[in-house]
Amino acid sequence: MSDFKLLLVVAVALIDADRRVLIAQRPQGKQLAGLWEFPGGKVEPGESPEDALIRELEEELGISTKTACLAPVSFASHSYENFHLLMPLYACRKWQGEPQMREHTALKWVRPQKLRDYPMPPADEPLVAALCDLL
Ligand SMILES: Nc1nc2c([nH]c(=O)n2[C@H]2C[C@H](O)[C@@H](COP(=O)(O)OP(=O)(O)OP(=O)(O)O)O2)c(=O)[nH]1
Ligand SMILES: [Mg+2]
Repeated sequence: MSDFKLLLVVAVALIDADRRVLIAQRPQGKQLAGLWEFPGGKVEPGESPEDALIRELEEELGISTKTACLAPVSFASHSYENFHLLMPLYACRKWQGEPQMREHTALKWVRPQKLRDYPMPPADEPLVAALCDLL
């Protein structure tokens, strides 16, 4: 257990007026490259999960939102080889700006039932089910 590492990552399902969800393809050179993910990233020391997500949305997509626009949906708890991922997933329906591709290889708006057509990290599978229930 001495090398057990718990990693806190926050992620978001941006939901548009047609109830489609934004997924983003992870770039080459990063862990899980090529897989489709919910935008987000690691919570840094001193940050709340919501602050971290607002920062990641700005960095990765160039959009801005507020804590009041972030609603919890579910969370992933998944053991990868080198760490255990704990990842709350928020839903967000209100933001400013148009998502831009700043760090990802591709962005795609997808209907919840179609999410299973896109290979995602293993941690995300239960989250897809939760989103289909929600939407
Ligand atoms: N953002 C995101 N990360 C996910 C998802 N599913 C999943 O297993 N992960 C994992 C991949 C990574 O090990 C970790 C998040 O890493 P990240 O590369 O997005 O972190 P970050 O945005 O802070 O990027 P960096 O500064 O570390 O490069 O969580 C997901 O749906 N979204
Ligand atoms: Mg990220």
